[in-house]
Amino acid sequence: MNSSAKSQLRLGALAQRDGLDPVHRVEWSIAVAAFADQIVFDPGTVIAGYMPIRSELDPRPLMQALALRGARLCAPALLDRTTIAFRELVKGEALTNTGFGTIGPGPDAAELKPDIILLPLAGFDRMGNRLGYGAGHYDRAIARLHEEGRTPRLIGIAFATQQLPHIDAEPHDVPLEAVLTENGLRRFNTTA
Ligand SMILES: Nc1nc2c(c(=O)[nH]1)N(C=O)[C@@H](CNc1ccc(C(=O)N[C@@H](CCC(=O)O)C(=O)O)cc1)CN2
Ligand SMILES: Nc1ncnc2c1ncn2[C@@H]1O[C@H](COP(=O)(O)OP(=O)(O)OP(=O)(O)O)[C@@H](O)[C@H]1O
Repeated sequence: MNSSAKSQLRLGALAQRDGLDPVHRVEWSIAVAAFADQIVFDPGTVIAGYMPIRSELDPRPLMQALALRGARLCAPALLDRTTIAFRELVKGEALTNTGFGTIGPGPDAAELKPDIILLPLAGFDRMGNRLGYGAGHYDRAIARLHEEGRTPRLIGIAFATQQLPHIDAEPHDVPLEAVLTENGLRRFNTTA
């Protein structure tokens, strides 16, 4: 799969997402929160969510459910064109522009190293391969955590319609542990 084939695949998946009825988008974002209990973690676990942009599934109801179970939440912020860091999300604290059209905690927020990352997806396949916007921001952040000896659990967040028949994994791609859609949490076989 060359990079132009990958871009085509990404555009197709994003077009599916953009085409969803806005009412379904809200309902399914709320439906996802009902599956929060299927993500097993200890209180104090650092979980990276995100503030939605474009037609992404809104993970905030899910994040609220995880926070009620003791998760410490953070969200990504662009430090430069290629680097994201995760900043603590504290209820009531102001959000600021965090780059590429995103909002999130400002530079005064604590930088956290997530134990679990909820990744906004453009597309995913049945093997747990994923597509983002193609900037490699999450790929690089995950690679950096690995260099620091951390192996964050990766859980993709998407609408079911964003599933694709096949995505070629590249050497830098780390497969997802699971994907969470409005139909529930689907785990992938990570031992294969
Ligand atoms: N909600 C959310 N936050 C996120 C991400 C994300 O995918 N979703 N990111 C995930 O990495 C990082 C930000 N990276 C991003 C990379 C590309 C685009 C984007 O919309 N790209 C447009 C072109 C933008 C432009 O250059 O004008 C595109 O792909 O069409 C957005 C965010 C961190 N925060
Ligand atoms: N660990 C890394 N270090 C440097 N560059 C990387 C790394 N991982 C990915 N990249 C680069 O990032 C670009 C985008 O990769 P890819 O097509 O896999 O995007 P994506 O998975 O959709 O993006 P994202 O990780 O932002 O969701 C590629 O050019 C790739 O070479």
